Amino acid sequence: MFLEVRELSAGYGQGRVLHGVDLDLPAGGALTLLGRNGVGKTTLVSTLAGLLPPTGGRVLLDGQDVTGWQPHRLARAGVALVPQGRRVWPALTVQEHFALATRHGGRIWPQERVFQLFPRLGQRRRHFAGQLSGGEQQMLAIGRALATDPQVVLMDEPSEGLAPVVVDHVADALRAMVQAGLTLLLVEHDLHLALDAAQEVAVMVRGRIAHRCPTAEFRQDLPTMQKLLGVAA
Ligand SMILES: Nc1ncnc2c1ncn2[C@@H]1O[C@H](COP(=O)(O)OP(=O)(O)OP(=O)(O)O)[C@@H](O)[C@H]1O
Repeated sequence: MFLEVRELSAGYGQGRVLHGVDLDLPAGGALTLLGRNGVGKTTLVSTLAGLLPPTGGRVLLDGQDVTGWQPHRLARAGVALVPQGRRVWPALTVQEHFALATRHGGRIWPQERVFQLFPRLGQRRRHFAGQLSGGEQQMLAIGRALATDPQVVLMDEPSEGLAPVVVDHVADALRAMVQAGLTLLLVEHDLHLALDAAQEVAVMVRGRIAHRCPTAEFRQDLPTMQKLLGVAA
């Protein structure tokens, strides 16, 4: 599914955060969105998931104008969000998360296919989400998104707070998702995961896309990386 974002603006109350974002994501493409804290990455992902109404611009999915659609309608159109902080339901079991998510899905990604991707989740299918480790909760958040049979997956900081070995599991899952043909927009601070998972990198500066290039090129271009991200590469 081809995602086109045109001159998108959004914010909170009077405060504008997105100042005309232009972004194309081809069907089956995987792009990582980088940027310093507070530039608007989560705001963009939230707006694309329908959680925040845009104040201007347009969003198109396979050419269809979906600007301002509510989250459930976007979900049915094939857009899934793996939110920052996972946001699983502590009092529901792993299986109950899937039961809810598969009400309108579960054909392409039935529960057992997700458990093949995350065997640990299968072993813990009867556990409450609140009993799971951070890594297991992240797997659940990804699995819950997949269970809706999405075509576009928006992921916000999936490695946040996870041990390196768990981040490796997340990286495996992202590769499997890309191989399965999903269109992926990833917000990620962990540069290793960010550059491993995606073919392309976009850098956001003050609510706009300031730079975009293939991942391999970005790896070679340390001065640009340092300048845009303010990191020691
Ligand atoms: N719910 C909110 N209400 C008001 N302002 C907010 C809200 N969420 C974020 N902001 C502000 O919007 C701006 C962009 O925040 P956003 O979370 O989109 O940035 P980010 O690039 O994702 O940052 P980070 O990398 O720290 O997650 C920041 O100035 C932030 O303080």
